[in-house]
Amino acid sequence: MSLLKTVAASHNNVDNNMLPSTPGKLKPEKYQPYNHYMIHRLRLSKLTLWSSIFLAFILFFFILSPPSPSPAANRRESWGGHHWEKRVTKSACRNSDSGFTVLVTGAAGFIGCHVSLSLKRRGDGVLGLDNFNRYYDQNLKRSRQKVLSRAGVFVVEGDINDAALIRKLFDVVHFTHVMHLAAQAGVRYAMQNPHSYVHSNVAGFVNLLEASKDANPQPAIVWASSSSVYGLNSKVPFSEKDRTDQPASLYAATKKAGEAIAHSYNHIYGLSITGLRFFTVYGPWGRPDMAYFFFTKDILKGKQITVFEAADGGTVARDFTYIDDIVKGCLGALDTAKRSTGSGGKKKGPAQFRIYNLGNTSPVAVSELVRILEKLLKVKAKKKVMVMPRNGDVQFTHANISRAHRELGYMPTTDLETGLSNFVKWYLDFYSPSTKNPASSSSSSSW
Ligand SMILES: O=C(O)[C@H]1O[C@H](OP(=O)(O)OP(=O)(O)OC[C@H]2O[C@@H](n3ccc(=O)[nH]c3=O)[C@H](O)[C@@H]2O)[C@H](O)[C@@H](O)[C@@H]1O
Repeated sequence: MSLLKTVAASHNNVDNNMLPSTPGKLKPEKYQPYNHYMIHRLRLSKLTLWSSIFLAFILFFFILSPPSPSPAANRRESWGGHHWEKRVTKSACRNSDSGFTVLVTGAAGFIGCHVSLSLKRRGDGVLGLDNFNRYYDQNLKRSRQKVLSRAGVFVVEGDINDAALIRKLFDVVHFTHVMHLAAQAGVRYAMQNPHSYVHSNVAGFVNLLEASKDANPQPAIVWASSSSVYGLNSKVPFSEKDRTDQPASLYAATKKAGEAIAHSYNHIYGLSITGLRFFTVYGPWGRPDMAYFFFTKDILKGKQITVFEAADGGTVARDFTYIDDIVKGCLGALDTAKRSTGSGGKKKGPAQFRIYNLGNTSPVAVSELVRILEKLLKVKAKKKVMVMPRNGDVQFTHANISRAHRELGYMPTTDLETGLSNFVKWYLDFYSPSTKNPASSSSSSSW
């Protein structure tokens, strides 16, 4: 800036010293030679002035702006290198020859962190991957990461869309399984940020499948679909045989697209793929964008909550499913997954392709969810009941889990009141640790 000031000051000096204060009063015939000289000098000084300003600007921005590293250099900062590879291999190391080596995407997410911990605890090698995006509170994701780190699970910071990173991970580790839980979740947010759903749930999934089909050996894949694929299907309980071609939200549409994409990779490349349709999963370390979570927060703050009802006054209900039950379903899917049949991008025979509902089989009205929370929190909610807006939500979900029970041994055992009680204990512990909370002894609330 001082350079600019000097230039401007010298410009003022030139103006003041060389030109009469009233140039219009000059007589051209009398002062002609002097006038030529003056005009020439004036032009020169103007040219110098503008060049100096230009130079000053360039210098100014050069000094202020940090050097912009190449994408490769950027990448090197967050992943790669000897130390990083050592952490990756150590985390992915299994305790026994019969154990799995699992890449868990979305490991710092709600379901991802629970599944990663369970796998690690039973002796499998687990490597996490998460992009730590800002969809909800990053502190919560970082806290989950700390818990995982204490258990020996390293979470690589990166995006499933980063093809170079995914290939690097597959180079460094021979994964037996991929537990793909990274996604853009949430039904209603799809109206605000539609592209994030296509980016994560479609493009990101394809990127992961591309690397998986090229791997040698190919891993078996288990991934998170959603109950929302049933969309406007009105036949209850929802069975895997029911139609899923009427999604009610873009979120649901991207999950349905994921199922179709998965089928094509299974068909062409021999990848073993299992899709799990989760039904409104809740519990400790859950997602702040979900109703049970922000209802709890708002009830405690004395803030009004909005409870949806159907246009005809009918109940809006969900088959709320507790996280520990879901984890058992995920492990059951991994344990029963057959190997992929292809390698290095070539199919060698038909491979397993499965889809399962993982629900609780007992839908509960949202108004009942609020009643349970009021009881557990000992605070009366300020409720506003309103007709469900057209926001992608469906009125009712209810899982038929007979296939998952038969083939995965899946059997949920946690009712909503018990599960919410564990959630509330965790919530109070996590957000106000000074509050005395003698009952925080459940497995997942006391990590
Ligand atoms: O089952 C699933 O696959 C989906 O479950 C949840 O979606 P959702 O069931 O809509 O869960 P919430 O967003 O927590 O909503 C639960 C219920 O509360 C209702 N609700 C939500 C928000 C609100 O302000 N008021 C309200 O009554 C919703 O209509 C819904 O019936 C997850 O958010 C999705 O990511 C997941 O894929």
